[in-house]
Amino acid sequence: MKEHVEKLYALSRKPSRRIIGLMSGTSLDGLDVALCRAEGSGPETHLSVEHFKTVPYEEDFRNAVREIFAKRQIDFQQLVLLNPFIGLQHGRMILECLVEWGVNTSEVDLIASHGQTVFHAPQKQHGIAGFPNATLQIGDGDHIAVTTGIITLSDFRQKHIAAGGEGAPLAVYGDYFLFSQKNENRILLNMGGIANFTFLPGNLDASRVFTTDTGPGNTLIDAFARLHFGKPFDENGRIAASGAVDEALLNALKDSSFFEQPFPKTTGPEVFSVDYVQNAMQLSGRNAVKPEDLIATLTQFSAETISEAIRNSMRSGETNAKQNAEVSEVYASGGGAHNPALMDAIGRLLGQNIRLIDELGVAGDAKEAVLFAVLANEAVAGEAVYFGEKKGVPGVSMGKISFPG
Ligand SMILES: Nc1ncnc2c1ncn2[C@@H]1O[C@H](COP(=O)(O)OP(=O)(O)OP(=O)(O)O)[C@@H](O)[C@H]1O
Ligand SMILES: CC(=O)N[C@H]1[C@@H]2OC[C@@H](O2)[C@@H](O)[C@@H]1O[C@H](C)C(=O)O
Repeated sequence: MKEHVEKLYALSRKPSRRIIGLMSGTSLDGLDVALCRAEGSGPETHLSVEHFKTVPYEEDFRNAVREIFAKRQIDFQQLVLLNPFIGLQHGRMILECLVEWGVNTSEVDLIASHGQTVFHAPQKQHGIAGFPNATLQIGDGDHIAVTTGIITLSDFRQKHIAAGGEGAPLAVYGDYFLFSQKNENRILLNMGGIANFTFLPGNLDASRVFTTDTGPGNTLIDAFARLHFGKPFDENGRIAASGAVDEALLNALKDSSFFEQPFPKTTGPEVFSVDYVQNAMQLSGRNAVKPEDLIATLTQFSAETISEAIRNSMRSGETNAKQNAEVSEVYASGGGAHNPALMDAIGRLLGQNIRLIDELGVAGDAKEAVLFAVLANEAVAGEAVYFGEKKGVPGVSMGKISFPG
């Protein structure tokens, strides 16, 4: 119906838009819901977060997703059922948040839904000749639009792949628009299940922006905190602090082809899994490592691979950062920023104080949801931005449009 297209056209011309950004990451902790007010677009985007909440997932929901999450062999029906189910659940969670915040659905212009990643398979990882980079996020956008009555953009990663990327990291676009600062080189480090960073040059040159995943953030720490301690994660890094790093195991953990691949690159729990760690334990003959030493080692593994990716990408000229001559301030976000064992180790390895993204005006836990709101804002109101010819940051609009009726 043409009324929907006209509504979309009208909101693309509004001076500001109210957009709900949604993120449900690899940690499966819950749905991050950020109600944002966005003015302008591109490097002139001004965004404020009006409300933010992480709606925790019920254990049943989490287990249903875990049945198919990052697995090569699954019950196909479970995948098909979860696609609309997650869309419906996310739609209902949004409605609950709006009631809690006293905001009517008619006061929201757009929803930007990341969906739930269930499998990430860049070509370098699946290695199957003739098949492209691939990734799958479920939680159908039509179901969110119909449940909420709000125009919904979803499935952002496919266009990135179609335009030559690996479908991730997408944070780079919003990072550049919201957090670039003249005369300060910045590294925005996000530590969710998987860790990634964006380099933002202080000369604001979009073609020098750089982004990559670095490997595990919290995913392995979480998996073994669950297995050995019955806890969802290592709260405040206490378990890691009580253990000692096992060097032989650490070396075996670092011996993966992912770390040899050139930048930029992406990965997921498909690679960095319980099996991955158990394999490293076997290869290093460290099967009997104490649980607290294992958590300390996994924390150090994340810290070292994060800091080495930052160092090496700078050195290799990916960022044109002139062989380390230019210092960057590092701002952390994501759940890993709450883990002092991880933060301190990265600070020590990089030899600098790691700051929090919160200093730049957006709460670290809300950042990824906010960045999807920025992508939706760009899709409806942005102009083309040229990020240069290098891989990983194609200048394309992203998100598929679902109308509510
Ligand atoms: N107080 C804390 N101490 C230690 N770790 C914490 C704390 N709070 C959160 N975390 C970690 O952060 C994780 C959640 O992080 P986050 O929500 O950023 O991940 P995500 O968005 O699911 O992942 P991704 O960015 O990979 O998609 C938890 O699973 C836990 O490992
Ligand atoms: C395929 C996928 O969902 N990747 C996530 C994941 O979580 C962190 C890292 O791996 C990053 O590449 C990405 O998410 C963020 C939001 C991104 O695209 O920037």
